Amino acid sequence: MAGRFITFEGPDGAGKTSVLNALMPVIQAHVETPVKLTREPGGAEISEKIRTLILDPANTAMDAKTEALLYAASRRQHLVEVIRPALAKGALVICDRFVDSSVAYQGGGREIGAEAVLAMNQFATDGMSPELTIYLDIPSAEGLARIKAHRASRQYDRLDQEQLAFHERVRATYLALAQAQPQRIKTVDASQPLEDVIKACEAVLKAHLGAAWQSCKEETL
Ligand SMILES: Nc1ncnc2c1ncn2[C@@H]1O[C@H](COP(=O)(O)OP(=O)(O)OP(=O)(O)O)[C@@H](O)[C@H]1O
Ligand SMILES: Cc1cn([C@H]2C[C@H](O)[C@@H](COP(=O)(O)O)O2)c(=O)[nH]c1=O
Repeated sequence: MAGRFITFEGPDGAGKTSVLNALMPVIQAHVETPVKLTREPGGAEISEKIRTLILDPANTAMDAKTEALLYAASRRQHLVEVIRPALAKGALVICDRFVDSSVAYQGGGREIGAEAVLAMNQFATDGMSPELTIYLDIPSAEGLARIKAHRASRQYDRLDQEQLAFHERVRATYLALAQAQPQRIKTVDASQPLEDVIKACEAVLKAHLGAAWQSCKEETL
């Protein structure tokens, strides 16, 4: 039985983690199949080790292409160890970031170029692409301000610490991707209050999953 693969994307501080934490029980209540929530970089033991290496603020000497290759390597291991086996069992796999992040951050932010980053990731993923991507859009300065406001309770990593111009290139690349692939990438305004962002994401999921999004038991009573 083939599973389904959906990703969430967005600039730093857009609220992906908050939205996914709130949405998971809702999704689980509406779909019959198992739901696997995972993330990138990370999601598997080796991939999490690569994550630590990439995001370590001490690694200021890391070359842009080295960084892109490490994200792709982390992704490959995650795909083979976690995503594909879950899909083979028929699960709905929801991943916090995937190839679009590399295109936006390394292709756009680091200015390596979308094509080169895509080619590298075609190799890493055997061309795998999500059927739906929910892109949480937020102006870069707003996302960064959220992160800075909660700096004490979360890791302020090497990518977070990049200049505003870097984050603006990341957002511009995301917006270009969303414009180029409107069938796959659905944009949600993430500068709204969190409850509204959660509701908007739920509506996108419901519309996309169609018959696979069933009424909750309570609603059918
Ligand atoms: N809609 C919102 N309005 C106000 N604050 C929010 C909203 N969504 C999230 N936040 C806050 O912004 C901060 C970043 O949110 P969160 O960690 O969920 O974002 P993220 O997209 O996962 O970020 P990153 O990708 O950088 O890890 C958190 O402190 C969270 O409480
Ligand atoms: C997958 C991926 C991620 N990044 C960046 C985006 C964030 O700044 C960090 C960590 O992600 P988190 O969601 O904040 O935990 O890594 C990237 O540059 N390229 C990628 O492929």
